[in-house]
Amino acid sequence: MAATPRGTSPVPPDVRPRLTVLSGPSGVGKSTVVAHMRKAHPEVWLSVSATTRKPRPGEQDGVHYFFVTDDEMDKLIANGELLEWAEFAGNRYGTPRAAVLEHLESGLPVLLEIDLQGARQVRESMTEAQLVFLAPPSWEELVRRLTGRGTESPEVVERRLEAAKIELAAEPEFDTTLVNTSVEDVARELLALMNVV
Ligand SMILES: Nc1nc2c(ncn2[C@@H]2O[C@H](COP(=O)(O)OP(=O)(O)O)[C@@H](O)[C@H]2O)c(=O)[nH]1
Ligand SMILES: Nc1ncnc2c1ncn2[C@@H]1O[C@H](COP(=O)(O)OP(=O)(O)O)[C@@H](O)[C@H]1O
Repeated sequence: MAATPRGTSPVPPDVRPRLTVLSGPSGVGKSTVVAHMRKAHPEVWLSVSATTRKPRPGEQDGVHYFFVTDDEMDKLIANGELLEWAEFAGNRYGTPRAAVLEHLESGLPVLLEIDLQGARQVRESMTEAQLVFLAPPSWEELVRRLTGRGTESPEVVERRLEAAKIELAAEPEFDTTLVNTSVEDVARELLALMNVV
């Protein structure tokens, strides 16, 4: 099955917003799709979030995330430096505000890969943003991908699957849904939604 846009954006194609939010349950393939898309289109700017989560093997500070302590996250929040932030499965994550605004100002397409709570906050504060939901082909496939990635303990996988149920139920809140059957198809669809191709 190809990536299937299931919603209709309320914004006409010629004035599509340049700020795009990509959300979806842990393990659905967000990072994979975004990496694939940016290989062909490095001009798409991906916000690097701050997180209190510990780095996975291979994750680099300042590239995949800014890995911060709880105290540092407290300060970022208190100083209003985050466009949005949320607690997800026991860790906090937030989008540094200044870099997003600078890149939007420079005219580049900007992408945020954030959770449902963050997407809701962006919808309130940046009304021009388009919200895209990445859905799994099935629940069984989501479980397979999340466990197959092998980066989380069984307890953490369980916690993320609990969050996934809530996230999947919120799909109708999004402007568009893409089903991640094929990484190539979804990457192409996302680029088109962002007016990049
Ligand atoms: N609200 C919010 N969520 C974020 C941010 N950065 C990442 N996330 C989300 O936090 C969740 C967990 O991310 P992560 O620990 O990297 O796990 P993964 O998405 O399964 O690879 C995912 O839904 C991410 O999209 C952020 O800055 N703000
Ligand atoms: N379309 C797809 N078909 C099969 N496996 C996929 C697909 N997209 C991603 N995956 C795999 O699923 C796992 C989770 O993907 P990842 O990008 O880490 O998800 P997320 O960033 O949403 O948590 C990875 O092992 C990845 O290789």
